[in-house]
This record gives sequence, structure tokens and C-alpha cells, in this order.
Amino acid sequence: MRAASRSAAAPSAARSLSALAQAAPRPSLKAQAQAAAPLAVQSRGMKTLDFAGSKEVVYERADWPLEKLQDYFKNDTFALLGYGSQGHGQGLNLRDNGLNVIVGVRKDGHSWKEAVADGWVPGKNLFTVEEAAEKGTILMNLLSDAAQSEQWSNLKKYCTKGKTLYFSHGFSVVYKEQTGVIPPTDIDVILCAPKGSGRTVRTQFLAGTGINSSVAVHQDVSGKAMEKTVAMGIAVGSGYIYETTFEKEVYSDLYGERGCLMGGIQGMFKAQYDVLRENGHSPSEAFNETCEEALMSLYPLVGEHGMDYMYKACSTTARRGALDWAPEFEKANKPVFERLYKSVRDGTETKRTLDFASRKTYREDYEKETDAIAAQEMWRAGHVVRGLRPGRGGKDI
Ligand SMILES: NC(=O)C1=CN([C@@H]2O[C@H](COP(=O)(O)OP(=O)(O)OC[C@H]3O[C@@H](n4cnc5c(N)ncnc54)[C@H](OP(=O)(O)O)[C@@H]3O)[C@@H](O)[C@H]2O)C=CC1
Ligand SMILES: CC[C@](O)(C(C)=O)C(=O)O
Ligand SMILES: [Mg+2]
Ligand SMILES: [Mg+2]
Repeated sequence: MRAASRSAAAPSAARSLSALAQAAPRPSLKAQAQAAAPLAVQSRGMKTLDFAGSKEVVYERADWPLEKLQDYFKNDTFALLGYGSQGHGQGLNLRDNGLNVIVGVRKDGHSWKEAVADGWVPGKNLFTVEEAAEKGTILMNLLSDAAQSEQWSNLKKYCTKGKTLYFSHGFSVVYKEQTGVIPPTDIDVILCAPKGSGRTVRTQFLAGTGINSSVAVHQDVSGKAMEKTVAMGIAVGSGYIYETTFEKEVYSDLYGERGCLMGGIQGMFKAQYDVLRENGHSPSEAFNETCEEALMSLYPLVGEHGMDYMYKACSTTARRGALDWAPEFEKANKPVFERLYKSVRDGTETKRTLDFASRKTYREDYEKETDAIAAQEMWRAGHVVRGLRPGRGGKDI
């Protein structure tokens, strides 16, 4: 029954990478030359692709049709420990894929209520963290990174021979001096890290597309750990998967989210908006010229076709200025990125995360700071602008 809902929601006929590459219009000569180069060599479901001169292995969903996934995991129980953004996305996708999945969270906490709202049933497929860890054969550690450390002394006794320990971040294992998470040596320890929010892990699965994820193996006791990791990556909703290591994943992830993905973008938007306001521009003009046009018009073009395409879709005037100023921004930002990478590598960012997110009041404390962003004039103006988008009837959603 669950399997049927998956086939309706997310057809397994995923577009292949090469089909995707051909589908995207690439007008430049450079792009045409790249498209003409041999793209892929396929062997046993894995491909070696040329990423701008570096050869890398990728895995695709097309190689793991639903029936094969269901057969592969027919004797497994996925114990999803934690029900935050990733627990929600990965858990519902596993469930819709017809796999045997249970959720483990703190009884009557925030996540427990969310899980009940998503249709998990107490006593049937919703348990406490310990109960789920005991029942599961594949323990998916999707607690917050701080809670993974705090809960490790309770959880490690359930990591028994024959089970698999799964993470979506290299954090706990790589920063073991700080987290104390040292898995027993007789189990497979694997990672699949979706490169996007758990919310889009879910929405892209429902749309029939799929998020990109990275995979890595920390311990291969079964001799099949990489195959299992790739299968899990597809089962949780990935469209394509690339290989990494626990170390590389956590360093790049902590760096990226503090940089261009989240911290950097807020800082850059805010600086541009503030200068416009200091020079007498209205909030709506400052917001439109900083955020709305970026997010609704230009960045989607970059996402679909690349930066050069977006440049070519803008005026010759804009192109001249952007080409001239991009190196200035690069120069100004590079030292900040260097400092950030160092702070990730030396464990400073890990310490800060563990200290903050292990507070009993972590939810309210984060809420205060994100509410303060929402209260900035820029985002209050954004709230009004979003309500003006056609079809929203004057309301932000
Ligand atoms: N968010 C994302 O999209 C991505 C996350 N990841 C990784 O996935 C993992 C999960 O992240 P995410 O889904 O964001 O979840 P969060 O970091 O938001 O963690 C939330 C979960 O941890 C539980 N939790 C927090 N503190 C405790 C505690 N002291 N004891 C027991 N449970 C606790 C919460 O339960 P309660 O409600 O009861 O507090 C909740 O279920 C992390 O390793 C993260 O780095 C990877 C890729 C993207
Ligand atoms: C960018 C933030 C992220 O790394 C993610 C959604 O990939 C996270 O930790 O949530
Ligand atoms: Mg992250
Ligand atoms: Mg990430």
C-alpha cells in the first residue's frame, strides 16, 4: 500500500544525468565544447563523470528502481532517531518507498508532536529514541548534532554487531574528541548527507525529482557498506549521489552553510540594503533591488543554466558593471572565507555548536535570534513584497 503511493508521487523513471545535461540550453561556445566531450563511462550502476577536468564517481536513482530497493532492504528496520528537518524528509520518503521505518524521539516533545501530525503512530512506528534504537537494524542518527553527542552514552549499547550506524553529517564522528562519538568497530558506519534542507528532500521527492546527496563510509565491516550507503541515499530521496569522506563532508558543509548558503547571503543582502537605505531609497526599492529580484528572477537562472547565462540574460550595462565588480567582491570576501574555513577545521565552530545547541532552551534561544532577523526592516519589507506576488491576495505565506 505504501509502495503504491510512492509510484504515484515520484515516478522512478528519473532523468539521467546526461539527459539533464542535454536538456539545459547552453548557448555559449564553451558550453557546446563541454557538451561534445565524452561525459560518462558506466559500470555496474556507477558512473565516472568529468567535473570540469576532475573525474568523479556518481550514482543515479535510475540504477535503484523501487522493487530493487524494497528487495535489498526487505529484512531491515530503519530506526530514524530524531525528527527535525531531515527526519521529516528522509522518514516520509522511506515510508512512501514502502520500506520498514520507525521513528524514535523524546516522548511528548516538539518532534513527537510533529511526527504524530505526519501520521506516525505511537507504539506502532513511533517510539522513544532508546526503543527505536533497540528495534532498528539500521540506526539513522538524525538527532541534532549536539544531541548525538549528548545521547551517545545511551545509544551506543544498541550499536550491536550486524547493525548499521547511519549519519547525515560527518560531525559526530570527525570531531570525536569533542563529541565523544566513537562507534564500536564491528558495525558498518555510513553517511548520506542530502545537500539541501530536509524540507526540499521531501518536496523534491514528491515532485519526482530528488535532492543531490554525498555519501561516505567510515567503517566497512560487511564488505558491502558503500553499496548499502548508495541504496540508502536513493531510498531517502536522492536523485544523484557523489562520493566524499566523513571529513570532507563536515568541513565543506559547516563552511558552506556559514558562507554563501546562509550566513554570507544574509550578510551580503543586509549590507547592500542598508547602503541603499542610508542613501534615501525606500524599503520597497531597497528590498526589490537586493533580494526580490535576486531570488525570483536572477538566481533561478543561475541555478538552471549557470552564471554566464544569467549575465547574458541581463543588459550590457549590467554585464559591464557586474564583470568589473565581481573581482572586487571576491577580493574582499576571500579573507573572510579563509578565516571561516580555519575556524571549521580547528573545531571552533563545532565547540560553538555543541555549547549552544545542547542548552535545554535551544529551540527558544534559536527562535529569538531568527525572530530578530525577521524583525529587521529588510525582511519586514520582504514580508509585504512577498504578499504582493500575484496569486497571493496580498498575504505572505
Ligand atoms: N536540516 C537539514 O536540512 C540538514 C541536516 N543535516 C544533518 O542531519 C542531522 C539532523 O539535523 P536536523 O534534521 O536539522 O535536526 P535538528 O538539528 O533540528 O535536530 C532536531 C532533532 O534533535 C532532537 N533533539 C535535540 N536535542 C535533543 C536532546 N537533548 N535529546 C534528544 N533529542 C534531542 C529534537 O527533538 P525534540 O523536538 O524533542 O527537541 C529533534 O528531533 C544533523 O546531523 C544535521 O547536521 C544534514 C543535511 C541537511
Ligand atoms: C545549508 C544548511 C545545511 O547544511 C543543509 C540544509 O544542507 C544544514 O545543516 O541544515
Ligand atoms: Mg549542515
Ligand atoms: Mg548541508
